[in-house]
Amino acid sequence: MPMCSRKCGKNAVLKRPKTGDALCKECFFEVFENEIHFTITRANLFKPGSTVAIGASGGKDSTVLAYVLKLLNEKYKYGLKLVLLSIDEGITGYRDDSLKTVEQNRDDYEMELKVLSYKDLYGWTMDEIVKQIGRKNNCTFCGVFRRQALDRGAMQLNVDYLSTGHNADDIAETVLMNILRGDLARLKRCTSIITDSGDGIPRVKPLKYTYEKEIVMYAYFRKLVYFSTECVFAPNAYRGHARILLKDLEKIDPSVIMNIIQSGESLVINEDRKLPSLTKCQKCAYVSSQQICKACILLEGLNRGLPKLGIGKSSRVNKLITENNRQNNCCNDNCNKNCTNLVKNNV
Ligand SMILES: Nc1ncnc2c1ncn2[C@@H]1O[C@H](COP(=O)(O)OP(=O)(O)OP(=O)(O)O)[C@@H](O)[C@H]1O
Repeated sequence: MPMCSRKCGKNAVLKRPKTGDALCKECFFEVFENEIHFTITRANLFKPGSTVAIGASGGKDSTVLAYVLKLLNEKYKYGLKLVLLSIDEGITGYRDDSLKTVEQNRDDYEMELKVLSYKDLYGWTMDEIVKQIGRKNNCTFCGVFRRQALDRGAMQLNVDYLSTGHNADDIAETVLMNILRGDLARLKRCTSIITDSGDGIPRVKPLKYTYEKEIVMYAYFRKLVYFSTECVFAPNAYRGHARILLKDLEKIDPSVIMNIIQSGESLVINEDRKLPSLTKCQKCAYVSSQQICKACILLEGLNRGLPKLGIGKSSRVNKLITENNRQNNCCNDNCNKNCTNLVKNNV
């Protein structure tokens, strides 16, 4: 390895994936942390005196996020109270182990930890859901439930912000996915560093411009404890394709990640296209872009033995409900069984 390119006189120990610079360990720590500080201050991410919940999965991103936020909070006196929020999806051999890592983070970083489980919130663990629906669409359930569970946890903790460890690779992947799917609503908001979750608690992504490879290097050189096993259930296939494409492109030119994010940020969505607005779910009162939120539809499907309810388009959902009601000799508007709930609400 050559000398550190910042001319500090030390030998370089790594080549920065983002810029190609050869750096020593200390200079790498400094540029890595400074870039996140710059991201936070340039976007005015946190108001002094606020409480921030860090979505903590025990993985590398959220572990590095917790470590760096604590460090920057002390170094630059952000005046934040940091707490950890973990969602236990109920995945044996995965989340039970990663939660032990989060507990270790809680002790190491001296932060309060709140854990909410799918079982308590929805009555189902992911293990039970997968038994019911198989491995094909389980990521849909997990993603929808986790999103709402994090919002509910943030509300219970009465925090001002919910901060997640989404990194630059995650965001670039999401931009690609939304383009490929033609999902303009998500494309419009997926590059935002702050998103309104509709309940008044903004979600923030301080690692938005931080490359995944650098997060791994940082955790390695800082000797941070994190959980690195993949989820035991099938990975999200569609995201997987976007991820492979991005990794292939990154090999040719690492700046593609930043280029995709910047392209996403600069897109202007045609105002003529009607985009869904956020409202409150009529069933659970949590935020939704429909009258009934996706979590309630999926849950209703599970509870009624119709696990495919809510997977795919809403026209399919209507068809499934109607078919099921017919099979059960259900009337429609005057039905006294709970099966008309969704039909009445035009889901
Ligand atoms: N079970 C969970 N509990 C709390 N927060 C979570 C959980 N799963 C994901 N998150 C939050 O969402 C972010 C992105 O989720 P993703 O699925 O990429 O995480 P991961 O790969 O499990 O772990 P990490 O991103 O921490 O390495 C995480 O960094 C974390 O902030």
